[in-house]
Amino acid sequence: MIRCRNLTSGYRGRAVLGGLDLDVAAGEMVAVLGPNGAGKTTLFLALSGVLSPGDGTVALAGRDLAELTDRQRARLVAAVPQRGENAGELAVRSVVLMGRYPYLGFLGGYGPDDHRAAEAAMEAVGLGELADRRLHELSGGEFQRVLAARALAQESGILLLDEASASLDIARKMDLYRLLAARNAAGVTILAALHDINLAALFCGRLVFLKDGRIEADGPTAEVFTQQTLSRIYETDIIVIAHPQTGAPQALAAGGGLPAGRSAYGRCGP
Ligand SMILES: Nc1ncnc2c1ncn2[C@@H]1O[C@H](COP(=O)(O)OP(=O)(O)OP(=O)(O)O)[C@@H](O)[C@H]1O
Repeated sequence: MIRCRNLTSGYRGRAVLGGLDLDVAAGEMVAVLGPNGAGKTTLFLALSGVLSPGDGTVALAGRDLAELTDRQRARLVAAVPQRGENAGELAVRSVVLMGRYPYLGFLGGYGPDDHRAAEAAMEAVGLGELADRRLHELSGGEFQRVLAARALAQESGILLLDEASASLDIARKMDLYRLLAARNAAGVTILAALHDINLAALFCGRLVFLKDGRIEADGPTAEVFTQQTLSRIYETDIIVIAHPQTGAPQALAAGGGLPAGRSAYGRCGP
């Protein structure tokens, strides 16, 4: 579904991604993890056609990204950006409807299917009651859910989510990822960049770790979500335990490091 070969991309002549090879099969739900500045957003911008590859190729559903028109590309792939453009005076519903632009007819008006898709997407992310609010009247987490709803309304076969849950509380994060898991079960291919590595381990069967623009580890969650790999990639001591309900691996930063005799919890040190 997604195929990158020797993908090099970056900004103003400076390569961030250094010759990446990546294959994501149709129906996979993959998390892209890695430290700040690793190149996750750059990869997503290259996959969604916002950044052209400096070298190498990107193919979506077997078609070279460079040869697709904007509308063809938007029918294949929808993206939730890390930093959305907050066009303050627009209403939530208008922004979510923008996800329907690849389906607009010759005269450019939204039809019943477009309104149905937008209403369903707003409902799915819990924005139904906020549909008429202006963007500048939303909280950070509400705005982030508008960006998710716009991408869902696009009804493309591939969803790219760049830190789409970073501003969401724990309940809303779980809601969003349960919704994504349901879309994935219905056939949508999902690639999600996350700093919440525990959320990634709960919902994604495969993890790709990027560091310095290269893939440092890539494999099934059970195999790569290890103390050794996480500690190496994030350059800090990480402990992995099993989730008491699901058995999924979950990470904790190693304790300790507080000034002698100080603890936020009562017991000092690791
Ligand atoms: N518009 C830009 N112009 C120049 N350099 C950029 C630009 N955007 C990002 N970079 C640089 O490219 C590198 C990769 O950034 P990128 O945003 O892809 O990382 P990331 O893994 O998404 O990071 P984070 O987890 O902090 O969001 C960083 O060194 C960053 O400073």
